[in-house]
Amino acid sequence: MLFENPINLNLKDADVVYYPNFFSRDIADSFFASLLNQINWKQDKITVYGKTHLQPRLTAFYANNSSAYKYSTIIMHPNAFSGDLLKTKNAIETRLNINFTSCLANLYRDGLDSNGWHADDEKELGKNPIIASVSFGAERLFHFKHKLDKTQKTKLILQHGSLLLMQGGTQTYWQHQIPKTRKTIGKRINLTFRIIA
Ligand SMILES: O=C(O)CCC(=O)C(=O)O
Ligand SMILES: [Fe+2]
Repeated sequence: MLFENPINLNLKDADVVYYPNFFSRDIADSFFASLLNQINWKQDKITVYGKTHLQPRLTAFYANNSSAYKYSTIIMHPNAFSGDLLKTKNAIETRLNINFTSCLANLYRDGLDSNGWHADDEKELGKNPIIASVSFGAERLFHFKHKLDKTQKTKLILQHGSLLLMQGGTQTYWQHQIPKTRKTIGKRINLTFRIIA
């Protein structure tokens, strides 16, 4: 593991820290390859304004308890942590000294897969959720915008092996998204570790 120079994004009303090289290149390469196969990827349907669509990415939910995760119209029931997902969880927990119960995993198959503007502010995450978001594979842009102060927005590239730690008021005051890109790019895995009672 590397854990080099964390960067505080210094966002108003939020607490966001980016660790560009949280995992070494070798470990990131190896976890990326294994997690593509080890994770129970599915494409869920989502209903927006009464219309049902397939989500523009694959997802899976893992937890060390039986609590389901509900967001939008989707209810996800947990798989058990194992393999390199468990190794990733252990590495983060040791470094951050925070224990997570759950992980929502995302697989962006190419540049047309995406994750629209949202905040992870579901009730079951509690007040001021702590979310540790790991990226493996293709680099993608991550956008932030303040919910109230329209002058406040920023973007960063989430690198292979990086960790983005969001806490404090981040989910209360900001939204984030992974926009689509027309560039020809490969797959990206994102693992968002969360605490769900
Ligand atoms: O893919 C990412 O980096 C973000 C994923 C995300 O925002 C989420 O799962 O809530
Ligand atoms: Fe999110």
